[in-house]
Amino acid sequence: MSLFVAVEGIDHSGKTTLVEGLCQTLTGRGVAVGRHKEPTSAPIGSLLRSFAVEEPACPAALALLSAADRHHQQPTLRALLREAQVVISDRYYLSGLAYHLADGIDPAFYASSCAGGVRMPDVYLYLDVPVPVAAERVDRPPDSRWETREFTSRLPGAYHTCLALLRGQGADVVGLDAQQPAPAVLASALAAIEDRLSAPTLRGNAP
Ligand SMILES: Nc1ncnc2c1ncn2[C@@H]1O[C@H](COP(=O)(O)OP(=O)(O)O)[C@@H](O)[C@H]1O
Ligand SMILES: Cc1cn([C@H]2C[C@H](O)[C@@H](COP(=O)(O)OP(=O)(O)O)O2)c(=O)[nH]c1=O
Repeated sequence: MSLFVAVEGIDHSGKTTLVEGLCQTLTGRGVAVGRHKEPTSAPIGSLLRSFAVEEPACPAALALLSAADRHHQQPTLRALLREAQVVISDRYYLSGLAYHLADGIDPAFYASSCAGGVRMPDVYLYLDVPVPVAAERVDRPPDSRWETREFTSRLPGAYHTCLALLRGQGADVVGLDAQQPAPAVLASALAAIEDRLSAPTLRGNAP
């Protein structure tokens, strides 16, 4: 069975940089790696992105689009999981829970919209970085409702709540200090993955 890893965190926390580094390093070590990303570039993910730049937005519709994007991609994801030893997703269920909670959506509503067939990660790698530090990493104006100052100020609390929720449900969540230089973040993430790859069993579908 392959290991399904979700890389999660606020915008500009370093997810894409980490996923790239993990894919390159693991591939270089002879591990077959599959890569996934949410929101996807498929039609439902694209609709979600476009709705997020429209005003006024409808939070419930955005949450349901996010869940629908994930449901719709399950066959693709499962094929990746059959082919690869490690599948790494740039954002997944935790980002969905947290972003939509920050948008006023109850996590129980979001969780129920993802119930029934959504493959949950074996491990979440959460990139922990303060909003102002992440914001300083890019030099461009917000390009969606999710990047506005008002919205991002709600994200740390939302992630905190959702991390506690997932941990309470027995999910394997690793917090990484994403204020460290990128190579140090990569080394910590690799160590967490290597640990799980050498563990005797993978859990398959915990939250
Ligand atoms: N650990 C790090 N420390 C400082 N800058 C970083 C770090 N990781 C990534 N960056 C830089 O921050 C910016 C956002 O990184 P990115 O990986 O695109 O974040 P995300 O995918 O979470 O939005 C990029 O310019 C990237 O080079
Ligand atoms: C996974 C997920 C992401 N999002 C949001 C968070 C991000 O601000 C936004 C775009 O994701 P992002 O990872 O920033 O993609 P890109 O770098 O290609 O723009 O999608 C949701 O609203 N719901 C979800 O379920």
